[in-house]
Amino acid sequence: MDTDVRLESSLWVGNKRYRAVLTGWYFNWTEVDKNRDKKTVSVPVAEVIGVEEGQVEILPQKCVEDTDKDFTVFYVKRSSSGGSYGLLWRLGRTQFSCPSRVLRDQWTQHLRAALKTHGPLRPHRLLVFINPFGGKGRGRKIYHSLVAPLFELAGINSHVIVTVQANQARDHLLKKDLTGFDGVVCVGGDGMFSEVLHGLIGRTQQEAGLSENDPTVALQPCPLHIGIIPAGSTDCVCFATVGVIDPVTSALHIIIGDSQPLDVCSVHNPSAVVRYSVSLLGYGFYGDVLAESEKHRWMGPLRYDYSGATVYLSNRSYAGVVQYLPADPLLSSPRDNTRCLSGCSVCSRSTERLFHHSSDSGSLYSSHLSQFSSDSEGEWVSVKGRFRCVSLTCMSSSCPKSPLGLSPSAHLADGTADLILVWDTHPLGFLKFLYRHITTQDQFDLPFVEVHRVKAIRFSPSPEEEEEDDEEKLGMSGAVNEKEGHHVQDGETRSSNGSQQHLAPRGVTKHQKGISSLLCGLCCRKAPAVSVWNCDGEILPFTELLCR
Ligand SMILES: CCCCCCCCCCCCC/C=C/[C@@H](O)[C@H](CO)NC(=O)CCCCCCCCCCCCCCC
Ligand SMILES: Nc1ncnc2c1ncn2[C@@H]1O[C@H](COP(=O)(O)OP(=O)(O)OP(=O)(O)O)[C@@H](O)[C@H]1O
Ligand SMILES: [Ca+2]
Repeated sequence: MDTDVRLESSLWVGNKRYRAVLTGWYFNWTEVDKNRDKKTVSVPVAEVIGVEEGQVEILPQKCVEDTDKDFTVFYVKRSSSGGSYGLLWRLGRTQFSCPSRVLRDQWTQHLRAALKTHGPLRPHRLLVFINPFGGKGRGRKIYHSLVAPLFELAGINSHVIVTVQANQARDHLLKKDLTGFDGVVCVGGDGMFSEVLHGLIGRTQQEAGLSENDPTVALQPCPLHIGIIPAGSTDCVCFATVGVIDPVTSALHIIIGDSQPLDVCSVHNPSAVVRYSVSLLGYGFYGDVLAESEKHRWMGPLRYDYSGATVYLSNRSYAGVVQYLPADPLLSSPRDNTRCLSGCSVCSRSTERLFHHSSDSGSLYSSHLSQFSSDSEGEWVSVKGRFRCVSLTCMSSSCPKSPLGLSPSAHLADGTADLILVWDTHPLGFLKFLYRHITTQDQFDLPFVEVHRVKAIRFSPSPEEEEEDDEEKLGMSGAVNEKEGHHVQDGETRSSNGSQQHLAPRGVTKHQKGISSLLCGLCCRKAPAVSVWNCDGEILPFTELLCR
């Protein structure tokens, strides 16, 4: 750290005198005329947003009084409101008065020089995509009134594109010149983030001459970071990484150059192009909810609740075969009650293991592939039966709807995902499962739910098992499996190819069957034999897939 940056003097804030000290890392000020309870305000230089001459205010509007002995410092201030202490960030602002203009200029120069030492971490030029229709349609307003003034204060040059159609951001990133940009910002929801993610991953592989469609290819990491200004309906990626849905907090994280690596799951189908998922890849309930919700886009974010209730009442389950490649259980478990936060030790160890301990030199990703090579991948486990839903989540997928998420102990960047299998069960059981997503009760502590930490999965629907009539279906999997002679209580057996195979063991009581019949009478029409996959809020055009 440059020691020339150090400066110390008396300064005034309002009518109080302070001793202000700038070291390489911190800017502190302590009231001097107080004998007791001296309070020091200490701002890490890494969290200083801007330094301006004069008395300056930037929100709600920029207002400058160019007095020649004053300067104003803007910095990150952690807010205690909103029940998430430390997570919600606000723009702190303190106005200092100096005894002379010379000293004022010294302070502004030294503070700016100290800020420069953090320059390499901070973005200078950003490409911003705004979806004007995401969430409640407030993307433009959110960006221009809350975010742009902060970027300007921090000296960030932004090139803003308000999209006029879906996939414009993705195509821009795939084809246009991106020279000079330090990062891409999306103003919108998870769908907008997904567009940007697909664009950047695709562009990086194109430039490296790699085929994304080949599941055995080791992909190149993207050089550009993605910032998210939440303005969507679920904003799950933002919530799970930042901890709150708040445009100002996100803008401040972007400005100071914070970053969080994220697991990305590639989804392959032999006859279709690859897709990527970072949060929910869901078949059954979540697929149906998404398909239903697309018909009601006009409802805005409410469409998910409405469609959720409709799909719940339609009481569907689907037959399928799920195969998964378990992750190392010694490293972590989806039921170990940990929460992944920035700097998480499980993720750091994983990054180290996956990217830096590669025996062959160069590529960061070369050892990643070894997870999937035949001798080190481990043994695939095969599961067959009827499911309410099959969900794969690379991270907790926490969001305001479900503050702990689909898998509360999942890790953001450990190279694994959690596979949640919800076997067919009676409607009240399924409601209990769903309800636990909005409480702190363990949604995995139910007899018809299992969760596995995995490195890869394969899925294929088996619609030929859909022949039974609706009422029988509502009698559920216990009966189905008995018919097939597969009714094994929490059983485990071996499939013909030698992999482990679990078979659906879920029975129902008479009482539950009664409620099911009632529900059937109320709302069941012939259910479709197959569901669709929800890939981070996008419907996949195929049902058979391989994810890694
Ligand atoms: C009794 C209350 C139960 C409440 C259950 C709440 C569960 C909420 C779980 C949310 C998980 C979100 C995972 C994130 C996925 C995102 O990548 C994706 C893109 O934005 N979002 C969705 O697909 C959007 C998916 C949205 C799913 C919403 C499901 C709402 C279910 C409501 C069920 C009501 C049953 C009422 C019975 C009368
Ligand atoms: N100008 C546009 N017109 C129509 N669709 C757009 C436009 N720009 C982006 N999109 C598409 O809109 C979809 C939804 O956008 P976004 O994610 O911002 O909002 P949302 O669906 O309300 O939120 P969430 O994804 O969090 O549920 C994205 O898949 C994106 O491709
Ligand atoms: Ca993960």
